[in-house]
Amino acid sequence: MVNVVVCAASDNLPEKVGEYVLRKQDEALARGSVFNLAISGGSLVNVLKTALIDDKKVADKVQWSKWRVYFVDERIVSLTHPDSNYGAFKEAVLDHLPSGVQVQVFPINASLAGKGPEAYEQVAKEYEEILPKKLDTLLLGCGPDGHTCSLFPDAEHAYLVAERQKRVIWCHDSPKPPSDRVTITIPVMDAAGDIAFVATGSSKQPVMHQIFDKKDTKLPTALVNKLFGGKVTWFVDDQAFTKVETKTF
Ligand SMILES: O=C(O)[C@H](O)[C@@H](O)[C@H](O)[C@H](O)COP(=O)(O)O
Repeated sequence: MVNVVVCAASDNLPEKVGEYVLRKQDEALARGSVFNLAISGGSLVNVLKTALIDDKKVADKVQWSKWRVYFVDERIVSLTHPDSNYGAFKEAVLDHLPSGVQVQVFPINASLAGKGPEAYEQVAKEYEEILPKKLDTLLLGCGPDGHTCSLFPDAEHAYLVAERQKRVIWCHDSPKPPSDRVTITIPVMDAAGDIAFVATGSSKQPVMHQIFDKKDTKLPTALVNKLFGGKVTWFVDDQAFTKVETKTF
């Protein structure tokens, strides 16, 4: 069973996400000395800004010095490029941390951007080497086509979801620009402690129907539900979820 948290506008979705992340932080710090978190790009970084920076009740309890932040996927561009997920997270969250607060963040080796296929394989290999064997929490997005991380649906992208050996791979043909990316694979999700998706807005209505009513596991997001349901939580707003009929997830 997947846990689904449906938020009306008055429910404050970022606050619910912030409380979830704090709970996961506290559980990780009760087990060990650091909180290993991996995040996606897209709209998630703005939810994180509202949740972790603007919401003071949550912000005061974030133990940034114990966080290790990784990326579930990244576009192979320079870290200052407008498409960089690291750059988006820096702009939304890191640049707003109170002065003196330190957090360890692990971007890809962006010096290889623009250098071609062999270099991109190398970016993926290097990122696999720095990624912990087990991440405590993954915070994922959901594209309107049902992709998550840079695991895309459709036959030509089947190599991404099919990967079971490498933990990070090069995606060379992303239908969402830019085309060259690195992404975590299913084994990283398998090893992770918890997985949360954040999906908001009416553009997600058709895909929510495919995922939750049709349970169409050709979509990577629906596949994650099927494979890892017990540790998966969805945070959705009622605009995205309004057409979903099923009550069993
Ligand atoms: O780098 C990326 O492209 C993202 O990591 C990607 O997987 C994103 O999470 C989804 O496309 C959802 O994006 P939105 O939340 O902006 O719709």
